[in-house]
Amino acid sequence: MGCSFSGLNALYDAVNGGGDIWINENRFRIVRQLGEGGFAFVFLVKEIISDSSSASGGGLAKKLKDPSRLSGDGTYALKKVLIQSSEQLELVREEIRVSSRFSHPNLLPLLDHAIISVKSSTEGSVKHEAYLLFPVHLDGTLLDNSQAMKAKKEFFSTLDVLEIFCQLCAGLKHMHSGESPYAHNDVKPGNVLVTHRKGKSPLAILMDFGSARPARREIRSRSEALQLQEWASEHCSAPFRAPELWDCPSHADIDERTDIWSLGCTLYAIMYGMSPFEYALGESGGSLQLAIVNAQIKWPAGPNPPYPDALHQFIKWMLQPQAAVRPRIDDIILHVDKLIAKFSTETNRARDRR
Ligand SMILES: Nc1ncnc2c1ncn2[C@@H]1O[C@H](COP(=O)(O)OP(=O)(O)OP(=O)(O)O)[C@@H](O)[C@H]1O
Repeated sequence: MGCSFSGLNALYDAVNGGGDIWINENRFRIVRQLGEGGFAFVFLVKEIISDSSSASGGGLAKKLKDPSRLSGDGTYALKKVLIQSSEQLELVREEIRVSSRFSHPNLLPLLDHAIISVKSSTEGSVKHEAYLLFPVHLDGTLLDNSQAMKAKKEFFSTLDVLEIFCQLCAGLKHMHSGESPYAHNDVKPGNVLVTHRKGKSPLAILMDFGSARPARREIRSRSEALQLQEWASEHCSAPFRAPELWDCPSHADIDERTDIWSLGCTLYAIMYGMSPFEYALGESGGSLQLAIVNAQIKWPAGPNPPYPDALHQFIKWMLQPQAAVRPRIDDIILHVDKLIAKFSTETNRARDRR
């Protein structure tokens, strides 16, 4: 959809009073809040289609290339970002640019957006607000789901773990491929939307491209290394952050394998509900950074029967502190496909025996 930054593109419908929001030529009404981020609120909204625009074929769904990803009832997720500075404005513009680069069933698409100027009545200064429109997934994130399951002492089956993980890999492969690979930089359960499906493993969709950047960076001095560490401390969630982003050498070739580290932590979190290094935060004198740079994983008592050792070995393979020997996304996909084949055969055999 269009990319325009004029104040006319998204504005509260003051005349109709209902707090409706226009994004370009489409009008939305807030139903309820879905979530909250650092400087953002995410709302469930419903498109309001007037009789006249309906008669002329109106409605956002009709204008989209792939309406199959929508909820079908005119509802969407609307992210409102409060912008306090020119740096934040640039970050949102970057998020919009990056989100528009990708089109994949396991990556959340940006359907439309607008940035408006808002004049502060008290200070007289001009601030900005950004509105980003996405398909809505009401079953929450992997983090919400695994926390709810943990509370009930429930676990995903081995096959569901692998199927969810496999979909994340497919989305990431799309980002890591091509002439200029992108790293997501914030792969974690809180950035994966899941949708439960009858008789099938949950659908998993990676979102939040606010930290995604070209993956390859040549670090050639101490100051470049420190700059990268500082950038990572703001953009990459600590429990899922790769060792080279905590303690970057003055001469290093950083690449998309930072995401593979986060992917390994995410696989562990799908199984056990937290990052493999989060335990360090609860230990007196424990250091998350030390646990990560030394790859000190702790395996909790899992479900009964526990997850197969092959999954633990798979995680260890991804969590290699030396990025140069860490596998790439294609290696990971080959391996997860093999594991899915092995465990679905075993599941089928067990079913046949019953
Ligand atoms: N498309 C969606 N459908 C349903 N819920 C959503 C959707 N997008 C976001 N949410 C909800 O809103 C929350 C915040 O969204 P998001 O992670 O995009 O915000 P953020 O400001 O980038 O967050 P953070 O500061 O954690 O990076 C999510 O955790 C999720 O609960």
